[in-house]
Amino acid sequence: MTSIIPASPKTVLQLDGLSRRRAGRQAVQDLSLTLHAGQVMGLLGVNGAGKSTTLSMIAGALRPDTGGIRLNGEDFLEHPGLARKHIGWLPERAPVWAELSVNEHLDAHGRLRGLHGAALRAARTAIIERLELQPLARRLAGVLSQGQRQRLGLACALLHHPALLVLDEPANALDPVQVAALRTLIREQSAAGTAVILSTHLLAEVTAVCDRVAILHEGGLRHDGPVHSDDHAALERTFFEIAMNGNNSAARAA
Ligand SMILES: Nc1ncnc2c1ncn2[C@@H]1O[C@H](COP(=O)(O)OP(=O)(O)OP(=O)(O)O)[C@@H](O)[C@H]1O
Repeated sequence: MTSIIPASPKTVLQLDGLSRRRAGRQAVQDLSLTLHAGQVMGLLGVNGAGKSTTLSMIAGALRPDTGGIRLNGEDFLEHPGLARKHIGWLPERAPVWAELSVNEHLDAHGRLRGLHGAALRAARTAIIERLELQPLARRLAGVLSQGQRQRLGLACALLHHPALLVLDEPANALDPVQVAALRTLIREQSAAGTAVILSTHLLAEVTAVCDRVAILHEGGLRHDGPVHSDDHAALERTFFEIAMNGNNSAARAA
């Protein structure tokens, strides 16, 4: 017999009162939110709003001063190894080692995440095909263009099928064809149940692929709501109201 009660969505990420100071300033303040499997959340905010600091804490690269993070229900700060296993992170500037080839990058990332032997080779082949990196597979990262490096960073983030994909300005340096391909990739990840957080300055990216948007201002969460793909103007109004005034009275009035 099938149940008529819909299954409750699986919580992948839970932030509870996250705060972090940087260079004497409050970079992120009392940030709480929950992200479910398959959700794609855009993270917006003006320069210095705290987006990268937030993503670095979620990816385990920066420890919060206070607050908690739970990943798949487990205390992430108590078990930092969870990040490697369950998170794929594309930082704002994807780190590459100039003297390693694309294949060697993927092998190194895979090993760090517990992939070895045939499983590693299969994962590497699949992601190289998916991101159409075959012509670049043997090339050294040092000779890749910025956009090609960005695709390598994406491949490293996706290699181990993470439960949570954290993308910091992933469309940086991508040409329009690659931006369209990135949108398709994000939708695919979401359909497969991966939760995605996407920090960007491009409001159109949020309208195109996100079902939810969070807006930070001076480190605080000022808006968290659904995205309506047919109403880009509503997102623009909310964003600019917060950017100019620090609050979202426009959104409340709508
Ligand atoms: N490496 C760092 N050392 C010291 N302070 C930092 C560092 N990185 C960021 N900050 C500070 O933390 C605050 C938040 O910056 P953050 O990079 O998180 O914002 P952002 O929203 O990602 O900005 P942008 O859109 O410009 O990338 C800012 O006041 C910034 O000056």
